Amino acid sequence: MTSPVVVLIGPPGAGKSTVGALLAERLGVGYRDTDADIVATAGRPIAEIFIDEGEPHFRELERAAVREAVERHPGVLSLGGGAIMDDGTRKLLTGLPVVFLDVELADAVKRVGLDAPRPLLAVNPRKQWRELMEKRRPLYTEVARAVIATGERTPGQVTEAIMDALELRTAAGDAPRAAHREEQA
Ligand SMILES: Nc1ncnc2c1ncn2[C@@H]1O[C@H](COP(=O)(O)OP(=O)(O)O)[C@@H](O)[C@H]1O
Ligand SMILES: O=C(O)C1=C[C@@H](OP(=O)(O)O)[C@@H](O)[C@H](O)C1
Ligand SMILES: [Mg+2]
Repeated sequence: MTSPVVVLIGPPGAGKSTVGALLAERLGVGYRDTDADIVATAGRPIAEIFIDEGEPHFRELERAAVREAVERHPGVLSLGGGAIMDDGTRKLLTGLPVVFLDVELADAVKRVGLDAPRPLLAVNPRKQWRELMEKRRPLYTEVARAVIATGERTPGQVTEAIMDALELRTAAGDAPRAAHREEQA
């Protein structure tokens, strides 16, 4: 059993998927995103799973995807924004290097407005986003080892901030401890 070198959490539009991929590249480790895992396993897009089988079914698939990745993936792992609502998932994250990517409503809405539709934000996205963030913020904060504000940062700058916060650099700067940890796994 091996666990991720970084787990990214936060609301939709925080940049978890974008930054996760960049960070993995920067650290020279693998990247996984539980949303992508769910889509691959189910063989259909997330919006379709929500519409046809409902959110509870999606959450079951998500719980299984997070468990599998947390137990087996040694690289960078990005979760879907709602994954931390599950008690079991929060327990699984205990002790892991979890980073909460924070973002304000205005930036998040600008970002997700430009991206593929997210079923929870399909109608009245500003209101939906604000309400889900109110419920989730305490849980994101509870499980996070570091909180990074993403509003004024590019994805590259967020990546740097995560590496600084988790001290994922050696003195050489570009030979990350992450790669060393993966070798040991
Ligand atoms: N720091 C950032 N600044 C500007 N745009 C960003 C930033 N991070 C992500 N984005 C953009 O926001 C959108 C949503 O990003 P994504 O990584 O899918 O977020 P999440 O996985 O947290 O929902 C994408 O179009 C992405 O390019
Ligand atoms: O916040 C949520 O409940 C969700 C966020 C999405 O992922 P991102 O946070 O990567 O957008 C995706 O898992 C699904 O649409 C539900
Ligand atoms: Mg994502």
